[in-house]
Amino acid sequence: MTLRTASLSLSFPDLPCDLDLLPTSAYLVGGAVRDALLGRKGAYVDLDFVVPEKSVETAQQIANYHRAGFVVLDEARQIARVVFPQGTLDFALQEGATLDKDLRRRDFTINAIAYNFCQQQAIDPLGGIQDLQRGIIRMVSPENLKDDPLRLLRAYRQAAQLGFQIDNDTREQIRLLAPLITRIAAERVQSEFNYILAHDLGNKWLQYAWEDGLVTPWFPTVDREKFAEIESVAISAKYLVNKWHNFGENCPKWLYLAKLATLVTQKPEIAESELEKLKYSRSHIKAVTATVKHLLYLQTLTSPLSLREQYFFFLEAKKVFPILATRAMTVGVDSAILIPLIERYLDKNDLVVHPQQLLTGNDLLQELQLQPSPIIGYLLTEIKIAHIEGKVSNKQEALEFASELLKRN
Ligand SMILES: Nc1ccn([C@@H]2O[C@H](COP(=O)(O)OP(=O)(O)OP(=O)(O)O)[C@@H](O)[C@H]2O)c(=O)n1
Repeated sequence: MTLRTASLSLSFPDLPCDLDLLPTSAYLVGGAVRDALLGRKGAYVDLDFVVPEKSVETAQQIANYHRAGFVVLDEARQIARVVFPQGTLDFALQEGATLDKDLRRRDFTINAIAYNFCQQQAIDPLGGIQDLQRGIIRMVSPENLKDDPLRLLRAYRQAAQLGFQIDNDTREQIRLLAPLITRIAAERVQSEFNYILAHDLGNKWLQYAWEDGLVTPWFPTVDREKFAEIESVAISAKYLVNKWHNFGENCPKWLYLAKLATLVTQKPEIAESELEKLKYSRSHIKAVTATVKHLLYLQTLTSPLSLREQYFFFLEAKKVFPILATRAMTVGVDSAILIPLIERYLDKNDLVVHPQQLLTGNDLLQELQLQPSPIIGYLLTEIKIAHIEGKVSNKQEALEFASELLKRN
């Protein structure tokens, strides 16, 4: 067995515990080694160890010693987790007879480096360190990509996250194997798309993934123009946040949803089925489809909305407004229509967005001697709109307005 080894004292400043109880045969593997070599630090530490035997017992001992949480993640494969507030340590049985075999089963060379804390030594059988230095994502082998086709998409996600390039032969293999992506559980695919969409460099890599055949099975109407549009979504979001500083609350989340709303078919019912196929949560599906629907409405407008129309618009669109405004700005909804809506949305005292209730349904029943019926709801709505329009401003005026309305109908 030839292993290229390197004496490296990697620094792990954020370790959630001291590693005194770590068996000498334990190796840190995967993303933590890669990120330490790159000097990347995460807010949360997620360390994966492989051991030749007793993975569950090792995790249990470390958890007991530190009074940390302990959970068996996979009984059959003997994977167990130690949980600290600052991070987790996972222990897995080495796959294959040797560490070398384990590393050779992994996805990319940069993820196939192991590090031994006791010997302060890195084991790098596939030249992962060199690829890290060059910024290259290189498959371990085409067979490994076939073994778990999610790896096809992981390449683009990791390229975006690390600012790396995908090696040419690897990309060629990915193109050949792209149809296999449909065999992967939707939740796993969704998670990769989420990472890509959320990342600043994600759009470029999403486009490459699309060119290589990994996006169309999930988002069939995507074409080249979509990527220019996603780029503009990010620019619109930046503009909105710069111009109206309080617009930016929870910006990463709505920017990501605005990108997702750009990617789906621009027909609300079909968009819903696309997102369901990828097992998105109900709240994400609702936000995206509502955005698509309200955007279609804004695009049909030729003049600014009346106060009444704005009331009904915000009644439905308030929850998704930042996502919608970003999309609307991107597709060029007339600013005479859009800007007043944005300004209203940002005004916490605006009556159109936050209508007040001058009286309750019970007030109407008692004061106007009415029976419960849908008319009560109608009157309450009309009173709110009259308040917005400045026609009424207190309970007495509201009652008079309601009884006038009843007489007229
Ligand atoms: N489909 C996969 C998933 C993971 N791995 C291997 O398992 C390690 C840990 O996987 P994971 O925690 O999912 O990803 P990381 O590489 O750690 O990266 P990140 O934390 O950014 O997701 C990877 O580095 C890689 O060696 C793999 O070979 N194939």
